[in-house]
Amino acid sequence: MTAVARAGRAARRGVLPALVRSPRGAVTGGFLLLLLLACALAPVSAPADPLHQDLHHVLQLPTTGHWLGTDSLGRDVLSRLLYGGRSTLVGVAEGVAAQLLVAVPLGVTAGYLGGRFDRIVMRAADLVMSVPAIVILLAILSIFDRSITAAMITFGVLGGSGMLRMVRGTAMAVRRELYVSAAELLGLSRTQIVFRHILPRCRGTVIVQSSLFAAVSIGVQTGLTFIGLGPPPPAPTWGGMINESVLTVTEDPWLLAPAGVLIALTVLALGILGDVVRDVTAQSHTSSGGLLAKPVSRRAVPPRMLPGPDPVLLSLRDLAVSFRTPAGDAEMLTRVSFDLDSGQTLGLVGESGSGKSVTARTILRILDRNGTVTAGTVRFRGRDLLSAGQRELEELRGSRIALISQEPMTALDPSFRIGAQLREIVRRHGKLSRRDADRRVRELLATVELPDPEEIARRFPFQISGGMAQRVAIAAALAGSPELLVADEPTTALDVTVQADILALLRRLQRETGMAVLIVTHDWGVVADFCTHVAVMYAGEVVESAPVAEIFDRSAHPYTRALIATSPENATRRTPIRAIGGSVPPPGARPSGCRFRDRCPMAEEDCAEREIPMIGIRAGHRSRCIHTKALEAHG
Ligand SMILES: Nc1ncnc2c1ncn2[C@@H]1O[C@H](COP(=O)(O)OP(=O)(O)OP(=O)(O)O)[C@@H](O)[C@H]1O
Repeated sequence: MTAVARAGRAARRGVLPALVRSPRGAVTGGFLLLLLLACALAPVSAPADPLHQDLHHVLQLPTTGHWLGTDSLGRDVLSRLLYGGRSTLVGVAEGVAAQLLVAVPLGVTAGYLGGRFDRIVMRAADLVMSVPAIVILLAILSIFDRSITAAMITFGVLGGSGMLRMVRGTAMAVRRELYVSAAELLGLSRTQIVFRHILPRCRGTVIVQSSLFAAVSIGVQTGLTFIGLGPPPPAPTWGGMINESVLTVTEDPWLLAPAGVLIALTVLALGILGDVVRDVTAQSHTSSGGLLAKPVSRRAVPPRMLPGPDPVLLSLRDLAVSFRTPAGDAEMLTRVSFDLDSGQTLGLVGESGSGKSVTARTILRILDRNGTVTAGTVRFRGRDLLSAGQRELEELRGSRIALISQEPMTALDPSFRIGAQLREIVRRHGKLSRRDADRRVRELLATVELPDPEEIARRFPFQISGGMAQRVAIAAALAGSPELLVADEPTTALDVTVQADILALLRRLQRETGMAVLIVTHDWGVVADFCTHVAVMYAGEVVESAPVAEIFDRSAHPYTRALIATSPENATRRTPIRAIGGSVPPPGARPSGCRFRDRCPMAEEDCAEREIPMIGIRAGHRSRCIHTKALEAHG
């Protein structure tokens, strides 16, 4: 069984059934449940009044009348343990609740949002951690008249920084998963993403930490009542009982056993339970591949037109992007400009590292956190996407711009059935009843030519192939009838026969819906089959842009010619595929002037003298080369 399958199954089964199936989980969970019930129902379960004294029968060993013996005032030890457990367990619950209320919201928000909020929260957590908890607890007990409730709530808050860090770490890790980016692109709001994707992944961490904290707080509470801070005698407490038994240990060593063993067993059970939960949840998430990409889309209505004078759907002008790296700022994109109209398909091509994906991610505003747009504009129907607020972005992404990525499986959450995932997206885009949403999901699955939509909707992502998963991702993208579909190497991870089918599907859908497509690809076959226009990128710049026929017949840049000549589709039998000598220079190593000149067979001295602008060749055809005449003469 694959990791994703295991993850899906574990997630489907849930933590509780998995716990029960584990022998350690069943024993410790059963013991804690029994203890909880016995203490909660002490008025019924206790054999005697815990305060009733019988001075004729003091310090007795276990008898049939007193199963655990009696103390120095002849009180029934079992009854005192059960009543004492109530205040202990209530105190533990109060501490855990306080910790959860503080640590989970702050940890999730800090991990998910990052930035300044994260820094402030983490500094505050450091500060709280450096405070000696016992001093604060003693002060609280004296201020609040020995209130164990006040003490345990304070202890929960002070001890919350450990859980906060772990929850933050989990939220940060989940935040980087592709399916979270995909969910954002599908238009899910931050709140929906937190509840849908992040909190479920923190569940294991939270249970483990709560269980360990409960174990520690039993120790702390017992310690406080042992030294007489807490409910005053004769009220039964576990710490108080230990204290009393210590006073009579020489006369009756047995008296130490019931409370001591019960406390030890309870702490041990909580610790083991935490371990088991960790194992179970680790199994369901470590290799899950994450929730993947739900495609974004919007409600099933025709695309809306944004108001604005600009008839161009997508327009990039002089876009520049830098990344902060340990070696300093690196300008990855420079002066990237191109336009895309409705109904057009633009192929973004270039070698690895030329900046295609960074361009696509900048348009979608999902740049890595160390990336900054330093210049330029990205306009969608005239509206500047780079200055759009979070709300506007959610709206746009959800309703007008959709993404499909290279790894469809990573965009699907392995824990939920495909139908449920699509239904959520469909309902995000229109107020549909559950039944109508399910019908729309089946329509979408049929639209992407999946053979048995009913059956596919019932499956989990690990039960379908990569090609099917990409069709599901496309269905999700279509749910909102987007005006622009960004496809980042949508067929690279699929095998060759499936690639052709997916391309044919995209072509058909593009024709039928009129949406524009921006497709990132290495593959000239994809460009030839699918694109109306091409932008060729090299070392962070667009070096040539043209209608597709022009590129193949009359390319006006040596880099484009070399790329086409070295593409496997142009290889003939028994002729080795040529490669362009050298590689794309990284930002710090780009030559002056033309960035391709070190690898260009036609380079002249003047190529190094100045930055090369885009030069118009023919209508819609531009090239960043100053020797295009020589190139054309060359043939
Ligand atoms: N977060 C980042 N920090 C630093 N450098 C980055 C970051 N993201 C991307 N880069 C760099 O930007 C360059 C362009 O990356 P990009 O992914 O856009 O290339 P690409 O043309 O899409 O290549 P590929 O086809 O291999 O995906 C690469 O050299 C990459 O190392």
